[in-house]
Amino acid sequence: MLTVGVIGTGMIGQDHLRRITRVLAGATVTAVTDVDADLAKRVAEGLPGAVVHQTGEELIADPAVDAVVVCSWGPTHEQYVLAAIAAGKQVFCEKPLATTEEACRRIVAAEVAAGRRLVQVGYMRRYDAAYRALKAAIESGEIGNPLMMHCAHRNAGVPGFYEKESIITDTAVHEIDMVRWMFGEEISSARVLVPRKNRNGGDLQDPLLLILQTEGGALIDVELSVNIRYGYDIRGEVVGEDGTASLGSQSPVVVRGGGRVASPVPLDWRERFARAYDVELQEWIDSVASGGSPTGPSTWDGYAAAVVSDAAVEALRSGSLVAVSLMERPALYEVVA
Ligand SMILES: NC(=O)C1=CN([C@@H]2O[C@H](COP(=O)(O)OP(=O)(O)OC[C@H]3O[C@@H](n4cnc5c(N)ncnc54)[C@H](O)[C@@H]3O)[C@@H](O)[C@H]2O)C=CC1
Ligand SMILES: O=C1[C@@H](O)[C@H](O)[C@@H](O)[C@H](O)[C@H]1O
Repeated sequence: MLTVGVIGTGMIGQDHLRRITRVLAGATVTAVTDVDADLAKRVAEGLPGAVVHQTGEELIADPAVDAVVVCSWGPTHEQYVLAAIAAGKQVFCEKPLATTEEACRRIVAAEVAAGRRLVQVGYMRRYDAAYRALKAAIESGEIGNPLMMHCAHRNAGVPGFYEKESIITDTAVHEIDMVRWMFGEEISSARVLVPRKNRNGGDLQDPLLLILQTEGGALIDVELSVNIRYGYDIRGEVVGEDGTASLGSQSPVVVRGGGRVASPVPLDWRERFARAYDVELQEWIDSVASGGSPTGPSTWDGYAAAVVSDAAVEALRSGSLVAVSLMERPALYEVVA
């Protein structure tokens, strides 16, 4: 049984604790921590046998913790991932790996020096049945060479820690990672177009239209609307030379009545990607429990997403196209996706 310590017991921390303890097999939670100590204590009450640590570093050093799950805010990820690598412990880090390119480079350097993969990043769309089917449809060759992709990433609202640039660094990073994986190519440039503002968004520039180009010339547009109230709606359509392929409808039911056709919309990511998170964490547990390396999104993927995310933030500020330049990929990360 893999013993796991969870840092950050907020929304996704609690959701992952629920799945590790009630849904998945092969792992048990032995420790939790949060800067909000009262919250950590309340959460631990539902976890028999789990201790509450004062700090993330203390949790990582705990001999009763084999592996670490980081679910704190993005800017705090680097310190915990580096501490886990230094302790030689496997770490599953929620996205983003870190919020800047420099921080991700430090994690790359530490993991390369350790000489083995110790980090997996929580880009769960790679485990979603609909995204996997879309990738399989492209790879079957039926629509010909993929040329473009239209995406929409819509949230009903955003969390309290959300800042002006979070629409890129916290939300669009999912499409940035997904596009690299879907097309099997790195992203070479980013630009951002700014429409008029949504009145629900306060000071945020919401929505945005992010345009990415891959090294092979494919163009991807991403509508980012993070205060659209009606629900959580994730869309994607790939346009190929001979046809198109789209994410299918996610709704379990369609009701026809009263002169309307209606189907429910998920409230947030917990509902839409519930099964993807289950598969993602189960595969991570299975791969690291026996002393192996994780097979999911790597430190390199987290780094590449951060570089594109930095470029998109710069594109938002400047209004110009910003080129993406990645460092040479270390041999530890031989396969892109
Ligand atoms: N893969 C996905 O779809 C999702 C990923 N996330 C990611 O998970 C992370 C957390 O997001 P949420 O749970 O929505 O936020 P949240 O605000 O609900 O929870 C974060 C928790 O981390 C704690 N925290 C902050 N700094 C800390 C530190 N230095 N040490 C220990 N605890 C600390 C906070 O007190 C809070 O309880 C973010 O990086 C976010 O991007 C969040 C939602 C979905
Ligand atoms: O990762 C997530 C959140 O942190 C982020 O704030 C949302 O915009 C995303 O849809 C969700 O998947």
